[in-house]
Amino acid sequence: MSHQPPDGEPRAEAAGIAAERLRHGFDGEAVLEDVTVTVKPGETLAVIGPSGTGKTTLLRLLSLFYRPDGGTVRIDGTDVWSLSKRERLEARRRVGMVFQEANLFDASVRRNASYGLRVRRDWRGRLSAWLARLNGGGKAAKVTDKLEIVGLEDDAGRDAASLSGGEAQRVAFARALAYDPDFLLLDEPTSDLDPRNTAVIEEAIGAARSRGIGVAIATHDMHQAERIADRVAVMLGGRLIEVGPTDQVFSDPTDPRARKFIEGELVY
Ligand SMILES: Nc1ncnc2c1ncn2[C@@H]1O[C@H](COP(=O)(O)OP(=O)(O)OP(=O)(O)O)[C@@H](O)[C@H]1O
Repeated sequence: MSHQPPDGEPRAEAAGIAAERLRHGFDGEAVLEDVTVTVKPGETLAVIGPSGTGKTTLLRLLSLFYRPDGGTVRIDGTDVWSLSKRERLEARRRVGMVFQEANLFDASVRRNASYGLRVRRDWRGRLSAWLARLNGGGKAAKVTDKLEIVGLEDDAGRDAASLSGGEAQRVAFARALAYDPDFLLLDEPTSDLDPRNTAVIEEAIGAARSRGIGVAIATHDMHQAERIADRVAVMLGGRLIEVGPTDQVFSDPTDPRARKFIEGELVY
């Protein structure tokens, strides 16, 4: 498969999940315009910007939730919308998502955390799970490992309905990690959480990063972006007006509108 962009167009770097000149809108209204950014393996990219500016839409496009009106989503260089449906589903399995709401169902913590492992499995997955079980690994070990990352390994048997909002969000994070994604897309994952649960999620993001997972997080919390991100992308009016190393974007942004946003001045 060759999915090179035509000459003269910007080329997202090969390894990673990439938005390339993405354009998208709803009901005839443009929301994203010409968005190009790559999340590389093992890096955390924070997407910041005013409310309604298109951060969620960008994450949804990267998670293959919508087909973009224009531009390309690439995973490790492959244009995912040029793939067959089956291949695209395989690509989709490489991407985990966590939303603002945990959306657990009424079952144990373990069952919720292993949800993706159950529904995502084709025959190859079932075969490798069976082989992993023979080797003493498999689903249970995978899920326990992920519950450990969010500090809930002793709560596996609890009913999800008995969890606090913060604990539920930690289960949602473990669920996204359970099938060992290469990329994690996090949409305001801590905006409803107290500082302690926020710290647990931020540590879990660090653990994911050190396992080589590329993380993109949309956040309203600029301090959080400063704490956890390697790079920051500032979105305004559906465009990325500045993308750079966290220190540089926060201390010396190039774009005057990014500076105003970071300094807390209203830009609209
Ligand atoms: N499914 C949809 N149908 C119609 N309009 C939508 C849809 N999703 C998003 N929009 C619109 O697109 C614009 C960008 O929304 P989006 O949720 O991407 O912004 P955001 O930066 O994530 O905002 P917030 O920080 O408030 O979550 C908004 O005007 C929103 O109303």
